[in-house]
Amino acid sequence: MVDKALGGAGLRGQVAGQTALCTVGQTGSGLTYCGYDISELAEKAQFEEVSFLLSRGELPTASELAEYKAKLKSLRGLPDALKTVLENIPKDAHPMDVMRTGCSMLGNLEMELDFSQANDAIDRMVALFPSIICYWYRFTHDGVRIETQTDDDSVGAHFLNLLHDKAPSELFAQVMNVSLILYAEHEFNASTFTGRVCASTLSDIHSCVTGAIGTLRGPLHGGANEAAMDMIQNFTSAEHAEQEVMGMLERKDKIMGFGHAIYRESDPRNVIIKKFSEKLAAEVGDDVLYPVSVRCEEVMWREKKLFCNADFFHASAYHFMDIPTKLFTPIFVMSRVTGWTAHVKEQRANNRIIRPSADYTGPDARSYTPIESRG
Ligand SMILES: CC(=O)SCCNC(=O)CCNC(=O)[C@H](O)C(C)(C)COP(=O)(O)OP(=O)(O)OC[C@H]1O[C@@H](n2cnc3c(N)ncnc32)[C@H](O)[C@@H]1OP(=O)(O)O
Ligand SMILES: O=C([O-])CC(=O)C(=O)O
Repeated sequence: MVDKALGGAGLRGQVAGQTALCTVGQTGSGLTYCGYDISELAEKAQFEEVSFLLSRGELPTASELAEYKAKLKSLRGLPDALKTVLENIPKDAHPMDVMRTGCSMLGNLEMELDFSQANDAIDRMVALFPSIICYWYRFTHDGVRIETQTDDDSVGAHFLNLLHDKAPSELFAQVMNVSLILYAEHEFNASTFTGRVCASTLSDIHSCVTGAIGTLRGPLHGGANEAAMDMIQNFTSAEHAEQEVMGMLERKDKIMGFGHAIYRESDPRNVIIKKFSEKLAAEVGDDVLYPVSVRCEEVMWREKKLFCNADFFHASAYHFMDIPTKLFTPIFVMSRVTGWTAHVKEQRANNRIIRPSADYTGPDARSYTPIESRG
């Protein structure tokens, strides 16, 4: 018999290893990276400082940051063989599949030959992921081969510049920076755990990240920002949103962008991205999507005590910055690659192959029936 407490419990509450990278849902505000509170990082830091912190263990000094950012800038160019692969992925492919293929192809072209090269491979992925997705998107949608080796100051500005073919406004660059910080790391979430399992076999770092991208793609995880957008764009007013959400709850539908496996009362990232969604709504003159989103939040809390997770207000925020919905989850990849790879290094540093056991629920032992005797 299937035991729901085992098969249906998703390993919830079980400690599956140790990490010095992140706390989720513990005391204080609920989310810290290497001891730093997420709200302080989002308010004061550049994403590149956070990326450096995760890969090197400490925040950079001013000169280390300058050197690190210069290195990232120098790594934005795509190898020709990767361009060819991207040009051959169809326009209607899902951008998360493009990211997965792009990462895997990079592993073929620039193999991590030994683990001492991990930081070089990580820096290359952080620098190149915006180039990968934007090169494919602009080639297949606009028919242009863009130059990805640009001089933008940050990963976020680089992405928006490649996508829109113009430097972003100060507010858009700031929102991208905050968004990348919020998504960077989250302990043993499903995609990170995938990466750690892969790392525990002593596989290469591109395989770990490729697997993690595939795991992040699902709508119960990173894909929820796209799924939330697909939902809210159908609502024409706050009242309409309330009516529809009530109907969905009655039908026991999942409302994407709500709930969390670990947090019980709120996701500390939500209040931060929500504030920027409101700011962006004012900037672009929106009077539908933001009120619709707020009403969804109110109804979900009133009816189910379910709160917005990091993904929900990211949907409207990205939409206000004119980012196509299908590119929402790839932005998550551009950020989370920093957390994934930090976990890969941590796993390698104290490794034992991850191999839990299963409780067998199949038939009792039986003897083999020759094929001609099977009815
Ligand atoms: C960055 C991220 O990955 S954040 C997560 C992004 N994912 C989403 O937004 C998808 C929607 N949310 C969900 O599916 C879930 O809340 C998850 C996957 C995030 C967490 O799943 P779980 O840990 O199983 O949730 P939890 O145990 O808190 O669920 C409690 C109850 O609330 C329900 N519930 C949880 N989230 C939702 C939701 N978004 N909509 C409707 N009902 C929900 C569950 O179905 C469950 O009901 P049940 O007891 O009748 O089965
Ligand atoms: O921790 C989780 O399960 C999901 C999540 O919020 C994340 O990965 O950012």
